[in-house]
This record gives sequence, structure tokens and C-alpha cells, in this order.
Amino acid sequence: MAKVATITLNAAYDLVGRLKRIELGEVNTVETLGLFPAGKGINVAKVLNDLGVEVAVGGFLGIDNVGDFERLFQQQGLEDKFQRVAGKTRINVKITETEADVTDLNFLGYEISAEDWAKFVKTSLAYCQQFDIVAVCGSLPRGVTPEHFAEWLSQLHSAGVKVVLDSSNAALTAGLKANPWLVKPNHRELEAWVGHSLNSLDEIIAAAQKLQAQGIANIIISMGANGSIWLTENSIVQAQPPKCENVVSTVGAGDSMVAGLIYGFVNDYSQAETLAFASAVSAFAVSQSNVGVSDRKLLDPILANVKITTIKG
Ligand SMILES: Nc1ncnc2c1ncn2[C@@H]1O[C@H](COP(=O)(O)OP(=O)(O)O)[C@@H](O)[C@H]1O
Ligand SMILES: O=P(O)(O)OC[C@H]1O[C@](O)(COP(=O)(O)O)[C@@H](O)[C@@H]1O
Repeated sequence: MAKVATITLNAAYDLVGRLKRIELGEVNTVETLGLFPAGKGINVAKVLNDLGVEVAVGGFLGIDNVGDFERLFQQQGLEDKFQRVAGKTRINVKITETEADVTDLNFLGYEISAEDWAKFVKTSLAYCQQFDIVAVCGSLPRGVTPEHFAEWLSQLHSAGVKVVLDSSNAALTAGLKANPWLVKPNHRELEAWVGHSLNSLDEIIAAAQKLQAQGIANIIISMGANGSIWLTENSIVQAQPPKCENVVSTVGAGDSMVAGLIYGFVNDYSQAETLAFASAVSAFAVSQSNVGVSDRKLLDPILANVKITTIKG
């Protein structure tokens, strides 16, 4: 079985809550759904681990509030390659309004010094070569520039590592130049990269083809409740998951999709099977506050209702 690691440079605790409507400038009472050790790569690892894939996790964690992360890694049997740095891992606040969407308040966390980064580059380049797929997920912490990031990704690529990249803004733009093997921007991230709004599937495909022209083998654009589309050199496949009637929190949907995609690769699924499975895992994610698949059987009814359309290939 292919060996998988995930890297989270900017880990986070997610404080997840729900209320009817946020009244700006007022006191809002929020139903607490939980405070979870998270961050994109950690979420991906959690889902993969629940699905029976062994995963190692790396990146940075603030030493001051590392406890819940260490407990999670121990409980799940995740191989801990995180570098501890001075300070606290950030807390991100995620509020689901029952009458609207999720509002994310993503804070700044620890700051990475030049010495921290140099140490990380050296150790991660050594351990990443032991893995077949390395998923690099999330934003950059303070102190790590998009240029540092792109340089490190290029080194991973030169070392023969298949990189899955799921990031946003400047990190995504810089990272896309460093030959990732698979990228999964969402609709909005693709718009930011291409520099204009994308108002139809054809426009989304045209923008994704511009990414393809940069030599990226697998481009998956996720479009929230509208599903996803996957372009390879020879094919375009679209997936529409069933509409989730009771959305608890969309936090972690993208991470669950990345985990589902990696699961398909690890298990030699076809492209259509992989996208259907990833769609089911991500659609399941929106029905819960936390990230993970507690019981694999819960995916079956969703998977049976994912609609796959081959547009090309
Ligand atoms: N309301 C929903 N109902 C069913 N599936 C959903 C819903 N929202 C998201 N998904 C699934 O999760 C995937 C990722 O969601 P998206 O919001 O695009 O990602 P991100 O979290 O990266 O912004 C979608 O492609 C879809 O398969
Ligand atoms: O690193 P970023 O881009 O700030 O994102 C971090 C946030 O993304 C999440 O991993 C959720 O991501 P998705 O909703 O895209 O799956 C949260 O757990 C975390 O707070």
C-alpha cells in the first residue's frame, strides 16, 4: 500500500459553534459544538486513518497548547513528525448560522523563525522521501513566505515525492508553480487564482485547463453543494453528491474530499470510483461538526447516490 504523510504548516484548534443568525455588533449566544485539534493536513490524516490508511503527520505545532494534538495523534495512532515551535497554535472560530452559511474567523498563530524553517526543510525533505504521497495542506504561518514555500515544494518534487496541494491565496499561487501532482482548489480559490469570477461549469473548466497547461496532472475543483470536477490530461469527470438536508458544519468538507481522493489512489480505484468515493466522504462531512468517519457503513447510502458524469475521456 502507498505510504501517505500530510503536512500542516499552520495547524489550528477549531472552535465550532452554531446559532440562528449572527447579529454584528451585538452579544451573540452560541451553541458550542466543540473545540477540535485541526488544520487541513491533520483533518485529512484523521479521515484517512478512520478509513484504515496509516498516515504520518508533520508541520508545526505551538509548544504552549500542544496537549490535545498529542492526545489525538496517540488515540488515532498517527505518526507524529510535527516540529514544536515557541508560542501557541492558533484558534479558528467556525460559526454555522442555521439561516445562512459558515463564517470562518481564522486567526494568526505562531511565528516561524528562520532557524525553525531551516530545520523543518532539512528534516521534512528527509522524511518525506519515505512516503509515496505527501499532502501539503492549508495556509502559511507568519514567517514563511510564499517563495520559501514554493522552493521547499520544488525540492520535494525533485526528490520524487508526489505532492497533493490544498492551499489558498498567495501560497496556492506560489505552490502551483512547484509541480504538484494533484491540486484541489475550491471554486472561490480558482477564481482568485485566475483573477475573475467563474459563473458556469464551462468557465470553471476553462480556468482549470489553464492550471493544466502548467503541467499539473490532476486538478480537482470542488464546488460545495454543487459537487466537483476532475481534469486529467485525457479526461474530465464530474461528480454531484446528494444534497445534504441537515448541514451541521461545512468545515472540513474540502479536507474530507482530499482524504477520499488519496484513499482512491492508495486503493487503485478508477478515476470515477475515486471521485465518487471522495464525494461521499465530503458530503458525509457536512452532516457533522467534527471531521472524521466514525463508521465506514455510513458512507454507503451517500455513495449510492453520487452521480458521476464523464464529460471527456
Ligand atoms: N451542502 C453539501 N452537500 C453535499 N456535499 C457537499 C456540501 N458541501 C460540500 N460538499 C462536498 O464537499 C466537497 C468540498 O466542499 P467545498 O466547500 O467545495 O470545499 P472547501 O471546504 O475546500 O471549500 C464538495 O465538492 C462536495 O463533494
Ligand atoms: O490553513 P487555513 O487555510 O487557514 O485553514 C485552516 C482551517 O481549515 C480547516 O482545515 C477546514 O478546511 P476545509 O473546510 O477547507 O476542509 C479547519 O480545520 C482549519 O481551521
